[in-house]
Amino acid sequence: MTSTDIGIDLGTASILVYAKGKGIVLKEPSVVAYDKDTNKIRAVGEEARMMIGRTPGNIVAVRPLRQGVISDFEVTEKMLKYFISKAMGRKAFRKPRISICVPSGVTAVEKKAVEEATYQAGAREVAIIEEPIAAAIGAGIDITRPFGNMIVDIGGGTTDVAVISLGGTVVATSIKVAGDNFDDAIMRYVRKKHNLMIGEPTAEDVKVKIGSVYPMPQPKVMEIKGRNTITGLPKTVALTSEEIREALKDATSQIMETIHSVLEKTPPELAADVADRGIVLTGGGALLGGLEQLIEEETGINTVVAEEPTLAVAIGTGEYMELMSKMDKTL
Ligand SMILES: Nc1ncnc2c1ncn2[C@@H]1O[C@H](COP(=O)(O)OP(=O)(O)OP(=O)(O)O)[C@@H](O)[C@H]1O
Repeated sequence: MTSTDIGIDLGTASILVYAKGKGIVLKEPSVVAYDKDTNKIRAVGEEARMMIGRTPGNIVAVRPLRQGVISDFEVTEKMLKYFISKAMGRKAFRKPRISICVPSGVTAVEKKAVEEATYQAGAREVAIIEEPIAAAIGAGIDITRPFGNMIVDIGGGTTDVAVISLGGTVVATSIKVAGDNFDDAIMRYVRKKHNLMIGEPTAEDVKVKIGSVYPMPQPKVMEIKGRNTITGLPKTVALTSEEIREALKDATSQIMETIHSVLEKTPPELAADVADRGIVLTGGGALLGGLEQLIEEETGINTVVAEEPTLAVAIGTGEYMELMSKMDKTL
């Protein structure tokens, strides 16, 4: 593997690029701002994110991969090309081999299109990788051995639950309940309970700062500002982590049901391995307060959050090609 090989985590919330020997070289939100009239891209990544909700009529800022499905392919392609050339810089003498992880749930046609866009962006070889496999490698699990490992990757748009052995997924399910739904659920709860309208960034902030899905000995409190839905005037409300637990109940129980159903479908030998080796959580959603404890309590299986949950997919994608060529040699 040469130093020009890179791995890309094409996530619904953020894009990360990992270069062998350098680590994460780029991390930006998967947002594109473009001019509706001319179809020209005005900004990509962080710069475009700042424009969400603040653009004049003709400029739209979109998250083209929202909900784990490539909703706007043309924009995705442009965004991908922009990030690849930004990550490679001017010093790219040799075309890189690129491994790319797409959100699970994308169709075969969309995968093909991502592959094509990556070639067009200058790759000499492209490998499309399944998200749970990349997450497991990035979490430091040796997936090349014949042991069952369970990985729960909670991103922005999707939660992937998979049991992996010998470099492949044995049982896997993906649901469209993840970080974005947590934010939506908080917005709905606050509107219903407090007659307060808040935006997505505020809901995300609440989730990150005081969000918890497991009872806390000392619940946290946070003041939030929004618009009173009755008077239309600005209003401030103090929210507690207990209220957030209530707001996220439905979403977390859907994740729990998915974990249970994957465990039920797992062959007994591998299920026994999972019980011994534990469940590993990756993705930004894994950082939600108390999730680890909740999963551990409801499954009776030791659960840990990977060391760098938000980077795991990108790191695993970058290391995938080398790992697979080693595995081919030993088989
Ligand atoms: N400390 C935290 N607590 C709770 N949620 C968090 C925290 N940090 C990040 N998140 C959430 O993690 C989500 C993003 O995770 P991640 O970057 O893994 O997604 P992604 O890989 O882009 O998405 P996907 O895997 O669905 O394509 C967002 O919803 C974000 O709000």
